Parts: sequence; structure tokens; C-alpha cells
Amino acid sequence: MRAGIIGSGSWATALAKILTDNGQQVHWWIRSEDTIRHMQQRHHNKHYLTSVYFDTHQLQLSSQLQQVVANSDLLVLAVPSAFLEEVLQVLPPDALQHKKVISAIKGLVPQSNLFINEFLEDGFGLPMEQYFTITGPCHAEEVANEKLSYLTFSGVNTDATQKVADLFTNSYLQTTVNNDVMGVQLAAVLKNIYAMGAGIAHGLDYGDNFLSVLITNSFREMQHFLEKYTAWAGPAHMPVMQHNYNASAYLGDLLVTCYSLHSRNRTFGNMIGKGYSVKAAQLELNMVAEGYYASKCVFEINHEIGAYMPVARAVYAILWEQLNAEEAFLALEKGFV
Ligand SMILES: NC(=O)C1=CN([C@@H]2O[C@H](COP(=O)(O)OP(=O)(O)OC[C@H]3O[C@@H](n4cnc5c(N)ncnc54)[C@H](O)[C@@H]3O)[C@@H](O)[C@H]2O)C=CC1
Ligand SMILES: O=C(CO)COP(=O)(O)O
Repeated sequence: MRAGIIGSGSWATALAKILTDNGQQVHWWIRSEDTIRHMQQRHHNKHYLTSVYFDTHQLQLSSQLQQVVANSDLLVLAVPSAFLEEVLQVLPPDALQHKKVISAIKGLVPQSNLFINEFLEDGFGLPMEQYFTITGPCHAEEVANEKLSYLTFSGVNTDATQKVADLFTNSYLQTTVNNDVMGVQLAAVLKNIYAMGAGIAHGLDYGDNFLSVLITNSFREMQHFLEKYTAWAGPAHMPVMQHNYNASAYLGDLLVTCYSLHSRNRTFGNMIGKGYSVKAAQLELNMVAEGYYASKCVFEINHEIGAYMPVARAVYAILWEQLNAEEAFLALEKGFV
């Protein structure tokens, strides 16, 4: 199986480490020629996870996306959702024919609010049988340090999904598989919004006691949205209608993103809570916090769904409507149980 990775941020670099540690050759699309040159000469990504060194004999690096796609049977998408459309637009509509595509993206396509699989189906005719997701509580920084981590692979066919998961399994990476492709994607989108909220709370100087209540309420809200969304979408769109909320792709990822100091979303939220503008927080972070885009996508989708989502609504209003964070959280406090 010829593997390809699209993206060169932290997560793409961590996934390249896992695959190369497992003996795979990796075709790797990296946007910047300068980053490629650095990787070839110094054997590491100069911007992300700089402590991870690669045997460059295992890497075929290219800034030509068509070449990387043509040379891969299995493609891992690891660019932030906001750039996916722009990155893939150079590909012809048949580029993904017979390819397996694994989305490691925790976001919806912000321009259209589409799930990644819907976007790939619309643009490239990718059938669900060729689509897989990687979710679960796993920060790239801990993969870099080979700290034991757990990933969930989802796909409509269990055997095919297991084969994909096996490529990533090793001594520091345990994998589980399920068929809940749509549910885990939505959970990953939502947890980024709630982690943003956790960061805002921290920035506003709330303590650990409040944070645990905020996360508990966020978890309840996540389940409520998923239940409503699943009923609204129906079995054609959500073939798995029972979601295992206590699994690590749901609760685990919510917890790690809300609590971990590695989290981009929590860090971004913390800056907002401390009074940074969105623009200033984006510049300071220099990485992508998916929850910013996710809060808008979910707000818009929820016009149809009508779920009661005070936390997600508050995060949206703080980020997109310039609502004062302190006031928004004062209002939230009263409704928490
Ligand atoms: N970092 C992590 O630990 C994890 C991240 N993810 C997901 O992986 C996806 C990628 O996130 P990260 O690797 O964290 O991002 P990152 O913030 O580390 O890297 C940003 C990436 O965006 C690229 N980029 C910046 N401007 C661009 C443009 N105009 N066009 C195309 N690409 C551009 C950069 O080159 C870089 O590859 C996200 O959906 C994230 O939620 C999922 C699990 C863990
Ligand atoms: O999804 C992640 C951990 O599982 C990464 O979250 P952040 O993007 O907030 O760092």
C-alpha cells in the first residue's frame, strides 16, 4: 500500500512519524519548497514538531499535489479544514478514483459546512467505502514524544478499516475501529468549540471547579446536538444512529482538548478570555484552532437542527459577534447544573 500525506503541520508530521516508524514509505505533499529543502538537508520539519527526525530515504517529498496523489493508494488528509478546498482544487475530478482517503481533519469545510466526506463525494465522486477517519484524543506533540496514545479509525467496512488502522498501530499507538464515520466527525468538530470555551474560561480566571462543570455541560450539549442532528439527518446520512458517547473519540477527545496545554483551541480561547482580539490570537498562535471555524459552521447548521446549545452559542457570539466574553460567561453560569 503506497501511503501519501497531504499537509505539513503538526498533525501531518506526527502521522508521517507513525507511518515511517512502522516501516512505510511516505509520499508527502508539503506546500513550501523551503520546508522541503530543510527536511531533505536537516531531516526534520523546520516549523512543526521540530524534535521529530526522519530517515529521508523513507520520504518522497513534493510540493506537486498531483504527483503525490498519483503515487499513493492511500491518502491521509491533514490540512486544516479552512485550506482543504484551496489545496485540492488543483486536482482533476477523477484524481481520487480507486484511492483510499483518510481524513485526519477535525473540522467541516467552512465555506459550505460540508463534512469532509461530503465535500470529497461532491468534488471527486469519492464513495463512502473508500473513506475513513482518524479521531480520538491525540495531540501531535505527545506522538512526537512517543507517549502512549489511542486513535479511532472509522469506516463503513470494518475489515477495510481494520487494515487501515493496522498501518498506524505500534508500541506507542493503539488503535480501535468502528463504523460511526459521521458521528465521530461531528464529535471532533464540537469538542474543538468546547475546548475554545474551556480556554476562554481559563483566560477569564475561572478555576478548575468551574471548568469541570463547563465540560460536563458541554458534554451534555454535545450529546443533545448529536441526537437531534442524527434524527434530523436520518439513516441515509447517519447510518450509525447510536453513538458511543463514552468512547475516547467522544468524551476522551473532549477532555484532552479542554484540559491539555498542547491544545491549540484551548490556547486560542485562553487568549480571547484574556482580552485578545480574534486577529491578535490568530497571529500569536501561528497554528490553526479549528474551533473558530467550527463555531460558525455549527451555529449555521443549528438553524436547521434547533438544538439548545448555550455553550457553543456563547463561543460563537464571542468569536464572531464580538460579544464580551465576561458577560457571555456570566450568562452561562446561571444555566449550568
Ligand atoms: N495538532 C494535533 O495534535 C491534531 C490536529 N488534528 C487536526 O489536523 C488538522 C491539521 O491541524 P494541525 O496539523 O494541528 O495544523 P497546524 O496548525 O499545526 O498547521 C497548520 C498547517 O496549515 C498549513 N497552512 C497554513 N496556511 C495555509 C494555506 N493558505 N493553504 C494551505 N495550507 C496552509 C501550514 O502549512 C500547516 O501545514 C486539523 O483539522 C486539526 O484539527 C487532529 C488531531 C490532532
Ligand atoms: O484534536 C486534537 C487532540 O485530540 C488537537 O486539538 P487542538 O487542535 O486543540 O490542539
